[in-house]
Amino acid sequence: MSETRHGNSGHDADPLPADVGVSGGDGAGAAGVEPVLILRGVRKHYRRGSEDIVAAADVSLELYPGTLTCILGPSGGGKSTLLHLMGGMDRVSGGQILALGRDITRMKADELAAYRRTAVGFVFQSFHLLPTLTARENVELPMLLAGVPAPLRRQRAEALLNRFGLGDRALHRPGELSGGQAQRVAVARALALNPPLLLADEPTGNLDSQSGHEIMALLAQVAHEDGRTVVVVTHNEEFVAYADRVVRIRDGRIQSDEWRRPPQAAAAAAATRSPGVQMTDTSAEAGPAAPAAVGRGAPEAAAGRSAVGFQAILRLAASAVRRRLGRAVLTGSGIAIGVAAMVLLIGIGAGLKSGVVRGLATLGPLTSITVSPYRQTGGSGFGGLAASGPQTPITPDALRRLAALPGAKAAYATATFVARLTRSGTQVEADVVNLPPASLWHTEGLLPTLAAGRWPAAGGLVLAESTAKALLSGGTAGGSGTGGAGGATTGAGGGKQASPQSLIGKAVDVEVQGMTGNVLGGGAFTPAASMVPVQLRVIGIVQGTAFSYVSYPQALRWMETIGGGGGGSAGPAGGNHGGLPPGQAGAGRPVAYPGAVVIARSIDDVSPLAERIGKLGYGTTTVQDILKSITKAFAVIQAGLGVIGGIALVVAGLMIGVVLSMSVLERRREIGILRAVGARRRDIARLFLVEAAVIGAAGGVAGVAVGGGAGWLANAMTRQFAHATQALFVMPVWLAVLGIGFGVAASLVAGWAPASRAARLHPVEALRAD
Ligand SMILES: Nc1ncnc2c1ncn2[C@@H]1O[C@H](COP(=O)(O)OP(=O)(O)OP(=O)(O)O)[C@@H](O)[C@H]1O
Repeated sequence: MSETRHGNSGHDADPLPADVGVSGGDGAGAAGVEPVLILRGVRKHYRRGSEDIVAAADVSLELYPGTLTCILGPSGGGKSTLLHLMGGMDRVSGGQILALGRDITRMKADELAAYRRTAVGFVFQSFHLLPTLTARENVELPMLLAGVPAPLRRQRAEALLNRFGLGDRALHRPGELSGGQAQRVAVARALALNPPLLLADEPTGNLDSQSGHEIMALLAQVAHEDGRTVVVVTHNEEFVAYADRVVRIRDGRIQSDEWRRPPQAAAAAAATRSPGVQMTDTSAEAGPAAPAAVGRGAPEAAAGRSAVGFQAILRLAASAVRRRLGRAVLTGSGIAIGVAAMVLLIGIGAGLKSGVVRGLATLGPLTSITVSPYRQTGGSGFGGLAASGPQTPITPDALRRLAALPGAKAAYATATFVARLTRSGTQVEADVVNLPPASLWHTEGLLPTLAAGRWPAAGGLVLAESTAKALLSGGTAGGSGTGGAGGATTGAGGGKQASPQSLIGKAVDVEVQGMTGNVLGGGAFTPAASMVPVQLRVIGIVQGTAFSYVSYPQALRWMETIGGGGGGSAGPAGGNHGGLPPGQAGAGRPVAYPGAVVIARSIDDVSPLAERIGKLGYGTTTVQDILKSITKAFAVIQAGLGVIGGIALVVAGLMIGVVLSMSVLERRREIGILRAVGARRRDIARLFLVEAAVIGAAGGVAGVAVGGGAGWLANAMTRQFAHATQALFVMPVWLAVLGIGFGVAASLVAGWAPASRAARLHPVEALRAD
């Protein structure tokens, strides 16, 4: 008897214990065959408004292996309901269902999913194949969900298709198959995991008569040859001929139960086969091999903790994305736009910050205090930039007093000159600032770092790299030699762009047009009328700043020429450009410098010293102050920009949510199919979340690329048109990672609600969806 039992040791695929141990209730037990399925007093009620619909009323039935049982009855009689209850697709309202000895009415949702996956095969009236998968992929689906390795999946799917005469249709999609063929694929899928139970709900309902007969013959074969328990719901009396047993149902009750073939014969049929294991397919190995492999995953499944492989979910999600590529691209674009905006804005924030911080480094060491003739009128940090408030002139005397203040090490005048540089007929506007006096050059951090050339060279010119490039790039136009005042300049101006270094040692004419205080000191622009150009030799190139440098004595000469009048109007006539000794400007008027720098003895001296200088009526700015306020300002700017990008991302996320919600509605049937072949709720949720994550990741990558591209473009444009030396936009690795991470996170958050809605769908309802 044991060898006739379903689920004995020979049946590796069956995870459920087979010790049913129930004696026959309707006489069939006398045949010595134990029932695979026992229904005891099963009831099912539905509520429709206030109405109580009884779809199954006290149904008791035992179903045997090797038997094809037809359930017949009028529409609405409760046939499908009974089938769904047997297959664990729906819950009973009362009574008990024992399947292979286990009470499925008491199973938890996951156990029930495992039961459906491993013990039951479903065949539906409208085939319910996934239209975008090929026939073979459809057959592989339950195996994919059960974690059967790919080669075995394929081998078994092909064996089943061959068995049902569909070997040459394996790569066709359902739309390319006839109804009969599609239903045979559905039967093959139902048998993929070699289940002992095959439940078919009106499998011939959508078929013509001939195809209907073919399917019924096939189902009978599956019952008799494989020894499976096959239950077919139909209302077509024509097909009763294939049944071993006919159960008639009306109003949820069994009306009659008739054996058309003696149960013994069915039992004998079952006994001659090792149930569910032997496939009468052409491949002798395929049958036994596949169940064994399936069996490996099955014990886990029985325990209800079997996970649908993540790989399977990933594959399903990827195929879903591929199928609706247009929509996925659209949704991903939303994410991409949000991420791009965020990356661009944060990148610009970071670029500005690093540019300013780097620029600050060129302002001098932390011990330097920038002094302005204008007293600060409020605000902090950049207060010195405002050229307002009462003015205290920085005269040579005042400079000496500043240098003599307690805590001060030295003081020197500073100015920013707006100059026109000319070389080989090419003219370039440049901002030129002065170096400290040579006696202070050893003070750390005071001299800019040279990219090329070397210190020192009195009377020399250190060019900003961008200015050098501009001088060189104009060379093509300069060939005609308009105005080439410096006769010594020849060579490097040719058609091709030479490197900035090639300018070292070359002479450049510098014509000062006016001056202001230094960058931080601020101050009004004082124009200089008709200054005679000075020829200076280039001694070095600096990077990372837009300023070029001249020596202190040279700057002093210019300051005294322009500033001799005491600021305000244009300086004295151009004759004074040359070598007046410091402090003795033209017409005997005292010189006023536009700005100064006081170097403190130590960092600790900076604050008290700045205070003392302030008391003298000057404005002061320290690098320390600026660093602090800039860091604070940029934190705010960056956060603000990030928030704007974040809002874009939230909008994109909402878009994803809407699209996924629509997708859930659209794919209810697919969800139902997956549930029918054993996917758990959380597998469905995961499927949608993975799909969202895939779209989010792709959108994130695209967004990082687009944002990075836009940033690169912004850099190129500011370099081209604004001669910027600093990158406006930077994208550190963390920003790229953050962008992709946000893309994934936004879609996961947005996908959460639709995914859980999909997971909550009732399998039967889902399958009923159009
Ligand atoms: N989800 C549901 N909510 C409310 N009533 C339902 C639900 N499902 C089924 N019913 C009702 O239960 C009864 C039995 O339905 P069932 O589908 O099992 O009958 P059937 O015999 O399979 O009919 P048909 O041959 O038309 O498919 C019917 O009255 C039906 O309207």
